[in-house]
Amino acid sequence: MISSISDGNRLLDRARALDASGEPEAALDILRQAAATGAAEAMAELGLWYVTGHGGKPAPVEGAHLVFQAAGNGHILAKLLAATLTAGGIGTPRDWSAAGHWLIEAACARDPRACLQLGLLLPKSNEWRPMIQGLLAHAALADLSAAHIALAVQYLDHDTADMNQLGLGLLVQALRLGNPVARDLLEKYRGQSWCPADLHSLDTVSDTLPVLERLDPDLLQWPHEQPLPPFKTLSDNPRAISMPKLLTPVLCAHAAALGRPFLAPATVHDAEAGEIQDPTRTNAFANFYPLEADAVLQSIDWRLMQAGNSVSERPTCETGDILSMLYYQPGQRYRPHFDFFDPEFPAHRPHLQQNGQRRVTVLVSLNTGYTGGDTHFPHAKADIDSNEKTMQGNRGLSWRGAVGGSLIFVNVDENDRPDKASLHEGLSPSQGEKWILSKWLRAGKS
Ligand SMILES: O=C(O)CCC(=O)C(=O)O
Ligand SMILES: [Fe+2]
Repeated sequence: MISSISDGNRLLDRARALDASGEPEAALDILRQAAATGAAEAMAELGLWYVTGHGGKPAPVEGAHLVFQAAGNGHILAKLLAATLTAGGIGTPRDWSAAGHWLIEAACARDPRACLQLGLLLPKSNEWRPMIQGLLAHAALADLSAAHIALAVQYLDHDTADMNQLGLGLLVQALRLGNPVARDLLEKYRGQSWCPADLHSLDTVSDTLPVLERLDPDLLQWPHEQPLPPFKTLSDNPRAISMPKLLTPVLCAHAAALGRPFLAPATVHDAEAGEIQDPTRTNAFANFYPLEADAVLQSIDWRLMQAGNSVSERPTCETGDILSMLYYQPGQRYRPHFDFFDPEFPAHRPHLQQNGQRRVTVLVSLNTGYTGGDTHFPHAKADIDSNEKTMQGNRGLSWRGAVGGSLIFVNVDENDRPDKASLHEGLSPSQGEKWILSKWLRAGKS
């Protein structure tokens, strides 16, 4: 009879090996036996498989339950996942306090990803500054480039030359780690000298552990709780608006760093074949599934939902497609397409019935270090001039945002019927890399 945790861990190894050899269903059976022994690692993994539907049908509620159990048993990855699930309302009601609680627990166990998230979420006041720096320094030591950038922004806020140099040094490190936002921030300080940042000399999280243990999760300031910035209408037909500064550069850096390891060739939805690669879309993308996302990213996602809903005259969308990051190298593009599904097209109807119409699209620029690469609407009748678009009269609308700037457009008319004027494309950059977030908001099930 199988009972001990070590038996559970052995079974977990077997399940992983089976999964790696391309037998996820068989692996799921073994993983269930592993979790039944009470081994926290196996419970966390089974929970994740249930949430994502790996090896079987998705069962998010059962999955979340297992993750919470493993988290309660002290498993650190499970604590992080519990934070993501509660923040995302995945398999459990959305609960930001609970998400904060799990992050604090994981940070007390010195998990760098939890430290980074808390460092991004604590109030930016003098009172919290030493703790924020300790948390971020700890995360930066684990090469989490958003931590370098968040720390750099703090140092660059100071007036002293040595702090400035240290800040620039951190940006250089973030650039080496491949974070595109570092290039944008460094651009502002071009020609200034910098010195390498010795992360070990900064305060670390250990000094702040006693305070961290007593931290009230409700103190945390989530991105979606901040007021939405004002927006400008770019076109009425299709309805398109720009909302500058929807995300801070630090949040953009965080999203880019999270998505980067998961970039893969982009796919399009085919009515018969499902998600397929297609010449329509030659760029790369990363979907933020629960393990690829974190609680801060869930809050960013929720902020994008709120921004998208704020411009639509239709009832509020409560769901959306999974948040994704798009990445273009020179020559790569997303050819003219519609984001809506066409109900005239019989093959689209079951999908529409099940998931609802893609009513609104929200795009957020994560960087600006590229030329060309605009989002272009060839049929838009743009009538307002702005710095973010080129006026082309009836010949269309082109948009590119500053770091954290967003473009929001509506894909349907007032009766939720496809709006053909929403045809758009992601042009290819001629130089540099383009990084953006893309979120499709869904009307309720039709
Ligand atoms: O990358 C772009 O500019 C366009 C992206 C897009 O069309 C989409 O995500 O639906
Ligand atoms: Fe699109």
